[in-house]
Amino acid sequence: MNTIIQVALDLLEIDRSIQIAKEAVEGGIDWIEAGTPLIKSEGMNAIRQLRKSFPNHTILADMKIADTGAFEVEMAAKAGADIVMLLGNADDSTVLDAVRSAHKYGVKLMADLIIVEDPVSRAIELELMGVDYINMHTGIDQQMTGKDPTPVLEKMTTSVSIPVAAAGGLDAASAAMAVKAGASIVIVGGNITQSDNVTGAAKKIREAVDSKDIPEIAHQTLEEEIRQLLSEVSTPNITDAMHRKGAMKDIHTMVAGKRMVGKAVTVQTFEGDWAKTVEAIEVAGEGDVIVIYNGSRHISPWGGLATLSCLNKGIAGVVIDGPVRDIEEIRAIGVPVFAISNVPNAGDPKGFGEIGASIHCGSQNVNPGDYIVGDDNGVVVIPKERAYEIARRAKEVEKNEKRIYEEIKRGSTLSEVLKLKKWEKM
Ligand SMILES: O=C(CO)[C@H](O)[C@H](O)COP(=O)(O)O
Repeated sequence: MNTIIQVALDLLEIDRSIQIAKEAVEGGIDWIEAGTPLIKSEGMNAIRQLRKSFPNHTILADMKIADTGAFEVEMAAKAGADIVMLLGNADDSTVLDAVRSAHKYGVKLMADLIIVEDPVSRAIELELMGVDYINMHTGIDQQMTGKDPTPVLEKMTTSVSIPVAAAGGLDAASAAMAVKAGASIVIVGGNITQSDNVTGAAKKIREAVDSKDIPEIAHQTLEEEIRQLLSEVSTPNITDAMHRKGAMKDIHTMVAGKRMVGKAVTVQTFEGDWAKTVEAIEVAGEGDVIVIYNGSRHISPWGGLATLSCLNKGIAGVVIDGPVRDIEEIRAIGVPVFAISNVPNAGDPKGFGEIGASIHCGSQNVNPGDYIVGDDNGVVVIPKERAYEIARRAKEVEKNEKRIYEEIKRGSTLSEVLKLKKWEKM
């Protein structure tokens, strides 16, 4: 049997969802899922509309049923769903009543194992209770912390005899891997629906899944992955991912067009005392960002000679809560430097202050090792403890914006695409 590809429509609007589903079907998608956010936003109308627009496609309603199993299955079935999703860790009484209701209304049940502790044992129980499909799923928030559904798949597909679906951040490569591990359904959300070329993204997944060719994936360390993700997104994407937090105040690029990503080497100094700021160049390694609190907006702790030294050491950039001087040299050298302003005068190298302290820079706390990203919009600081999660979430923001950009390019407006009026606070 050919692998089934299901597109998960996790959007808030039914009209955008239908358009995206049409483009995905053109790319070779088989089943269409009304995602949980869509159902919460539009109710059963989402399923009715999808049924109307796609009379010959299998429609799955991702109800994530946790209780009142029979009633919720009935609702989705009557709205036109062919398959209804319930939570795999719903109580057995809920599962059993959902199964009775599914039989009564002629629909199938899929169980989502998103937060099941022992998914294989639970899948065996679910099969015995009459569930038709298992969904080995890593939720979107779980993905942001680095979880992925594939490790358990092989064991799962050999432990149950009903079809197993895989879901959770799948792209062409991981979807092909899931199929190789025995999945007969792959559920893909963001990597299709957030693409600026939905049809192309769907085709890519179709080809990968059908050929079962698993592209070589270069193994990256966690730090390499964080750096790569952060280098692909903008500082606005990152502050969005941080709920509008993290941006440094009043600090701007001094070298337009230069981006930087790196880990902070912090320096606390006083009124242009440039001893510690320059000594930090010896402490910082390749790919680090020197972050300085200067304590004066008028006396510079940094200039062209220090910047040239950074170039020699492969330092990723410099951020100063204070001014710089030698601005022409700094621009010519090209190392990304971010500061409050530029002035002619420097302080003296007295040697007060500290390298590697917890500092304040641009009204943000910065600790050694925090990730610092700068571009023409400004500078953001990402606490090292949440760096992976925020990098992943920023990538999601970037992908989502690409699709919105594409829809505006087709003649819409931002307000129309986002249905701003509808979502204004009541
Ligand atoms: O059910 C879901 C979230 O709870 C999603 O539909 C599922 O995770 C697929 O989307 P993605 O590929 O973006 O992870």
